[in-house]
Amino acid sequence: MINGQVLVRVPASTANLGPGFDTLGMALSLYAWIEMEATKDGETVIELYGDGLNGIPTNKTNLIYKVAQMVFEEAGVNIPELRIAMYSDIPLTRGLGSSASAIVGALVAANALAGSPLSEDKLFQMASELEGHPDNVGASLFGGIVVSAWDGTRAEKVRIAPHENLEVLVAIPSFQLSTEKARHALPDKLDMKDAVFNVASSSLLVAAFASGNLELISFAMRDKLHQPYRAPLVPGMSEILEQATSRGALGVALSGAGPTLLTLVDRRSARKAELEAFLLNTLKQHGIEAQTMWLAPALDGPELTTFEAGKTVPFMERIKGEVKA
Ligand SMILES: Nc1ncnc2c1ncn2[C@@H]1O[C@H](COP(=O)(O)OP(=O)(O)OP(=O)(O)O)[C@@H](O)[C@H]1O
Ligand SMILES: N[C@@H](CCO)C(=O)O
Repeated sequence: MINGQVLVRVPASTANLGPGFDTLGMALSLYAWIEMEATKDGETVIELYGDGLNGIPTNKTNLIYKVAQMVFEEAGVNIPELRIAMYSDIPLTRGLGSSASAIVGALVAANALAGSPLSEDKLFQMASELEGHPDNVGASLFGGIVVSAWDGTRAEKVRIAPHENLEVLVAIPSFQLSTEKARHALPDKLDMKDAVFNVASSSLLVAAFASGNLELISFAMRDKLHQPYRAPLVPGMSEILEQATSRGALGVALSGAGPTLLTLVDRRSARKAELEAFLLNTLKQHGIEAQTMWLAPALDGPELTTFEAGKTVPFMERIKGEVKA
């Protein structure tokens, strides 16, 4: 174990990007910070900062604590008690990968604390298994656009560098929608035509991202596999999916399991204000309060800093100036 503190900044992520259900992910310029150190008095302390983590447990049932213990066990190191501090700008349970950011942050911090015995690939395998699908965790771990496949045993991925003019506008409803609930809305069986539609769309979308062909995004970013079934859970979503590209978006999708709606935008577009107003007004007409955020694809995964033991700068001082809120 290293004798000091580690601080990890992890990006949020959007999953699916429309047709790439459980497969496509993109890291976003919205972050969570986790600080970790082994305690000497055998006590575990979990400190949560800001209002964004309300309701998250501060005992040993905390996801970050549990994931860290898994790393120590996997690495075969003595399992220490921990001081964990966390602050997050990523809203919980809104489809922006909060659980994936917590899992990835805990894996990277605990691995660093143990002297980095586990490879990045091993962390990706553990993260995919913990989250149940690799799209959010892949994006948070590798940054950029990540195309991933998981067969239940092994996850593989290819990272694509996002086009420099790609910008992201999200509309985040004020209500929460858990991934579990949004997955329960999905059917057990699909029509062959819909499956073919999604294979075509997702393949074309990946090719469009890889070749930097922004014009193809609106055609390719369409889905018949999960969004139609999830639309009743997000009032206004169908209208936004149908109309956002005629209001200035390059493409539009439900972000992850929702309820956030995500649009891709050419950063040179003159129609940004029109698009933002359209998203907010449409949700409002359906009785949904929402907040918009202009984001960029995050190019990098976790950013790790280590501090020597004994230098006790307060956690919020360390990350001050970086937080969005
Ligand atoms: N920092 C954290 N510490 C502990 N638990 C967390 C943390 N962040 C998220 N979680 C857990 O993850 C849950 C949210 O996960 P969920 O998969 O439903 O949504 P999401 O990850 O925000 O969105 P999506 O997966 O659709 O992108 C929270 O309700 C909480 O239980
Ligand atoms: N691919 C996942 C992302 C949410 O965790 C889903 O849509 O259910």
